[in-house]
Amino acid sequence: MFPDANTGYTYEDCKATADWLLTQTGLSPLVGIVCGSGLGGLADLLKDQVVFNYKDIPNFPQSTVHGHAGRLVFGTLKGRACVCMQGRFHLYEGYPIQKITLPMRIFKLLGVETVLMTNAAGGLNQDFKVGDVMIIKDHLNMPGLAGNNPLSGPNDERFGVRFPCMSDAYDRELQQLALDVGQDLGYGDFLREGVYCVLGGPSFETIAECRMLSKLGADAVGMSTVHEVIVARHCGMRVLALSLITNQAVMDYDSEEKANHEEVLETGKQRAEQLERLISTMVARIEHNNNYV
Ligand SMILES: O=P(O)(O)O[C@@H]1C[C@H](O)[C@@H](CO)O1
Ligand SMILES: Nc1nc2[nH]cnc2c(=O)[nH]1
Repeated sequence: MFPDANTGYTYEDCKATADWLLTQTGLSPLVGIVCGSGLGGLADLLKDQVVFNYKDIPNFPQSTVHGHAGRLVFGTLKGRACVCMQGRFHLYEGYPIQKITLPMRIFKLLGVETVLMTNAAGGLNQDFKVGDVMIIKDHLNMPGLAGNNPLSGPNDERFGVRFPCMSDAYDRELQQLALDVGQDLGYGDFLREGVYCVLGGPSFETIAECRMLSKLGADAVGMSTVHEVIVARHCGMRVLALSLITNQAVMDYDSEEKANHEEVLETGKQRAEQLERLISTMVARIEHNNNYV
């Protein structure tokens, strides 16, 4: 089934996919995880796994990017039922924006209440270093400002309201939990907070674009996450998103640096274990009556 360009997937399409998954797993996860480029190792930590290749899931797109395995993994992490996307979808892969974000509605219909996302991003903030982990506190949605929003088209109230608020997109308690867990694990010296800016990609930014984004208030730039956040918030799930700063955005015409995907994946490898520990410790401390332990 392919969504109508103007309407996206219907509620019934999403329900059919969620029910298909629930029938096969018998597991109703409360936590959903989306892994960024080169950060899919987190899914391997899940116990009692039930794994689906994206190509076998009705309505699901395929992963086409190196570093995104294309598997949906169900299981338990620290005893909590989770579902983990080992690979996400991006606008530059050529999918309609409703298809990129379809998994968020499936998460919701599976019973997910909290979504934890990671991404790889270029650092615009001059105080950031490669390997820093930025807790996203807000975003700049460049495709959205230009009219490409995943909620465009008819609104189905069973998912959410026509005009959802985004000033509380990133859950403040989850941000505090990430800071607390990071401190407890001794990660304070590489944990940051900031604003993530999404662009369409796949080309990396010019120097002039990086300078502009920095002046506009962005601390990191990437090609994902924000579309998923909008759809997740629309249907009432709480969101935490983390950017791994995999490269410094080039801001200077004298610089010899050139952004490239290999560096992104390499930085991911170096920081993966700590990021996995941060997220799994958070999962253990998330309570689903809106409290954290
Ligand atoms: O899925 P994420 O946002 O982690 O992937 C980033 C953006 C591009 O897909 C890729 C560039 O290296 O990494
Ligand atoms: N747009 C963008 N995405 C990234 N993903 C990882 N690094 C970068 C970057 O420098 N720019």
